[in-house]
Amino acid sequence: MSDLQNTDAPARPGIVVTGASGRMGRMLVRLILDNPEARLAGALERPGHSWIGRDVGEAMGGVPVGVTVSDDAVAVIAQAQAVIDFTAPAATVAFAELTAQARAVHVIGTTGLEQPHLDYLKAAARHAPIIRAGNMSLGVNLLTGLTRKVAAALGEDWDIEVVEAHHRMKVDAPSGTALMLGEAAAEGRGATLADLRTPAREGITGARVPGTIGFSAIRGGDVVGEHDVIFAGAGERIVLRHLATDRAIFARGALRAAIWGQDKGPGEYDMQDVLGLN
Ligand SMILES: NC(=O)C1=CN([C@@H]2O[C@H](COP(=O)(O)OP(=O)(O)OC[C@H]3O[C@@H](n4cnc5c(N)ncnc54)[C@H](OP(=O)(O)O)[C@@H]3O)[C@@H](O)[C@H]2O)C=CC1
Ligand SMILES: O=C(O)C1=N[C@H](C(=O)O)C[C@H](O)C1
Repeated sequence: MSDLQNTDAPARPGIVVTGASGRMGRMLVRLILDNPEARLAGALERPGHSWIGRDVGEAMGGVPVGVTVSDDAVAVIAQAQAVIDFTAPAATVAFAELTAQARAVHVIGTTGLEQPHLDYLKAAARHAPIIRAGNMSLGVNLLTGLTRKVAAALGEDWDIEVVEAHHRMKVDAPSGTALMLGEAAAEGRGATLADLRTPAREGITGARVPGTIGFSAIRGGDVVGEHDVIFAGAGERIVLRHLATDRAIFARGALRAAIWGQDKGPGEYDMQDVLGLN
């Protein structure tokens, strides 16, 4: 990890990492410190966290980097050009108000967002760019396009199921990625996921309703993230698969988004925009 990267070069966007002690937060802090195009402008944790007041490099077990972990989101975000946020829905909505006020790019990786959260983000995006994706990796964003195409090419006699596996600490299901892939499949069929989504199955469910999209979630161990989109027809199956083996793929995507967003106006964007896949 580079030492004291944050003392100069104002031309580089100053990026704040929320949930800095989390699995993604740590990964992002390291990546930003090692990237010459960005500057770590702050590291946030919630009040009472044991890292508050400590240098973030030292808290992570390395050398000091000149950035103190803070619980003062208002003051820290006011100084930021971008905020990268992989936390939890309630926190993300609160950070969105602050990024809107600061006119800073808000990169959101947080999953498990429900409609009231999404409505709030839509309102915040009237003031500053919000870039949000259930998965920031290049591979999954390519797979999203493939899923849309395959779903469009196959008729309703091909059943679509999304199966995902994650580590035992994950709190939301289906994963944000599974929902992204399901949405793409629905789009391929000229519909929305809200129209086609099958409720979770348990008990006497009855036969599968043609044209619907189902989801299954596995939780265990340290699985980083695995997703299959299964197209099951009569006598054959197509499986589109993405296997994540390193969280760095998500962090790299998020940092790329934060830099990409610097010259963008207010509005809602996703990784398809960042990667030029739209
Ligand atoms: N879009 C993508 O590409 C990816 C998305 N994710 C998503 O990112 C999110 C975080 O994942 P992960 O890093 O594994 O989770 P962790 O639990 O490891 O980290 C979450 C961090 O956010 C902090 N946090 C949670 N709630 C609040 C709050 N109200 N105020 C301030 N800080 C808060 C936590 O602090 P504390 O420990 O004190 O609760 C923790 O430091 C999840 O929603 C996950 O699904 C993950 C990987 C990739
Ligand atoms: O919580 C995780 O770990 C992950 N969350 C995202 C999701 O919900 O899809 C992305 C990735 O799969 C890891």
